[in-house]
Amino acid sequence: MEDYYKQVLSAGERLISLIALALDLEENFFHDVGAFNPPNGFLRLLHYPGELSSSNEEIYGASAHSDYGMITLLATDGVGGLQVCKEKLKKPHVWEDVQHISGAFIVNIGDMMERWTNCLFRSTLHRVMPRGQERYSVTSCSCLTIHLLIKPLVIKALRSN
Ligand SMILES: O=C(O)CCC(=O)C(=O)O
Ligand SMILES: [Fe+2]
Repeated sequence: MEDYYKQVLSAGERLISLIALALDLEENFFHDVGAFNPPNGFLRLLHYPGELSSSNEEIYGASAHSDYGMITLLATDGVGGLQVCKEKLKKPHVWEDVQHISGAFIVNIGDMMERWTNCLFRSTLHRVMPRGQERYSVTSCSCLTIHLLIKPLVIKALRSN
């Protein structure tokens, strides 16, 4: 488990480097501002019992939320139930099922990244609906910068935003 955690943190750091490049920043930008210093994150091991009935819309496996770090990497056992809302500011929310891709992580943008990019990258609103089937998932957050003040970056990619 510790080995998995180290590897998933490192995959997350590499993804964050790609996000930096997409923002026209230096590959190591987030590293250099101290986002990984000290390395910080978590691994959440989740089990959803199978007994709940999907007929009751009020009962959620996980109610609607966005994650609070920079990004989260999510691995599931392939049992459905995870849904995303692509336009979280529009009401009513429209929910779409996330299809499982074997061997792939689901990557969610977190609130910290939304703030840093001044909403250019929006944090993903998601929830888990019960499917009447037992389900396991592992959530890992790559970066929970607790020592930095997170405010919108003044960078070229954000000028028209
Ligand atoms: O179990 C899932 O698919 C989602 C878990 C989740 O959203 C979380 O741990 O923040
Ligand atoms: Fe989440």
